[in-house]
Amino acid sequence: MLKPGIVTALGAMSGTSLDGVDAAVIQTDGVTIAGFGPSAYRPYSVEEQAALKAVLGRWPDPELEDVAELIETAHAQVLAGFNAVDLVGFHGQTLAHDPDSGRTHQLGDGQVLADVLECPVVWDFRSADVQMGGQGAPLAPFFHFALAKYIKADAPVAFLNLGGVGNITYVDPRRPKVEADGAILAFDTGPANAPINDLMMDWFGYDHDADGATALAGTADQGIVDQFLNHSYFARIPPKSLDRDAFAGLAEAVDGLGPEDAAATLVAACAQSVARALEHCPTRPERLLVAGGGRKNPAIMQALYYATQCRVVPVEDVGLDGDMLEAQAFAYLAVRVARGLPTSSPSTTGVSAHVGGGTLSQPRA
Ligand SMILES: Nc1ncnc2c1ncn2[C@@H]1O[C@H](COP(=O)(O)OP(=O)(O)OP(=O)(O)O)[C@@H](O)[C@H]1O
Ligand SMILES: CC(=O)N[C@H]1[C@@H]2OC[C@@H](O2)[C@@H](O)[C@@H]1O[C@H](C)C(=O)O
Repeated sequence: MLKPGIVTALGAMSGTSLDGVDAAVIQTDGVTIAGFGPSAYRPYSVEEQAALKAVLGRWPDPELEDVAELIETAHAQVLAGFNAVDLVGFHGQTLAHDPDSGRTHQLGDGQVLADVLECPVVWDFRSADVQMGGQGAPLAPFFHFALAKYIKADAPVAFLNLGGVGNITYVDPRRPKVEADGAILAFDTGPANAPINDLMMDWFGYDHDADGATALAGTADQGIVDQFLNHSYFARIPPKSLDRDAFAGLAEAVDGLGPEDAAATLVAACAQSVARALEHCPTRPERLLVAGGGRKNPAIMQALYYATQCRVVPVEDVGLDGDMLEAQAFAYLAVRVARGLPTSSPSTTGVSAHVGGGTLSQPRA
């Protein structure tokens, strides 16, 4: 049993960009944020990234045992460095995501981690939502609402996460509770770093475009971007979510360009898909608060400003840690699951009612 009141939760996220495992501590009662604690990062080696990439798109299958072990071991290594933790939230590695067929797959067994860490672990956050007809993603939005209160925002703000895929949460902090009508609207915006990382790997053997240097040396092909934005996804009314490689056509379209122009085109596609996303928000948010690795890419930040004409700032501007927001989110959501509180709603995943997903595994003696 989780003790009442504020607890110390540790969250771990291994996202779609496949760069590594982020882990971070939060103090919360599952509603308000009392504070943040330490964090750590455990990068995947190039070999580990290749092993993960090789199984993208796969559904649960006993042959994935070795990769599951790789994921569990990497998480155990980073999570074992924390102490005095009441609860762990373990996202796992998304390999495949197809909410339209009621399926999403996060590889990694939370029971294994509960046993190794000797701590209760909440995991499998997305299945219940997709089984009830929701998108199963994004799930960070309930946390974003709590964050907007924590930073004392008094006008609508948007949290934009730029990981492998982009997702946005529009928050109206004037609403008293996350469950209130109009409190949040969230959805995936489009591809973010994943296609850029893949391009860099194919051309140069690097796993990302450090500081956007390649993209900044190129010119975007607006014709390709326009064609990409013609995809029905961008006109679709949210909530909506994406698989990592949902826009394979974009990577093919930039195939004939040199690496600089290709990278610049992928950056423009990312930024302009965010601009399209803002058209779905109830009002124009006062600020775009950017988290995730994309905020460290100046080519993306510049393109975002041009495409949206919004104030585009990293979440560090409001005192948050943009590298750790998702890990903190899954710590926060773990507490909500343990307390029986919902983690998604019609305005975040499109599920018909509020849903509290997640499995709680206790350590076995
Ligand atoms: N200095 C940098 N310059 C350019 N890109 C960067 C830089 N730092 C990080 N990135 C990009 O950010 C990515 C990591 O972002 P992040 O950690 O938010 O991803 P993630 O957790 O896998 O995401 P998600 O789960 O949201 O898809 C890297 O793979 C890289 O593409
Ligand atoms: C299925 C899945 O793992 N989706 C991720 C992915 O990465 C970003 C975007 O697509 C978002 O929808 C989600 O992650 C974040 C953490 C979320 O659920 O809020």
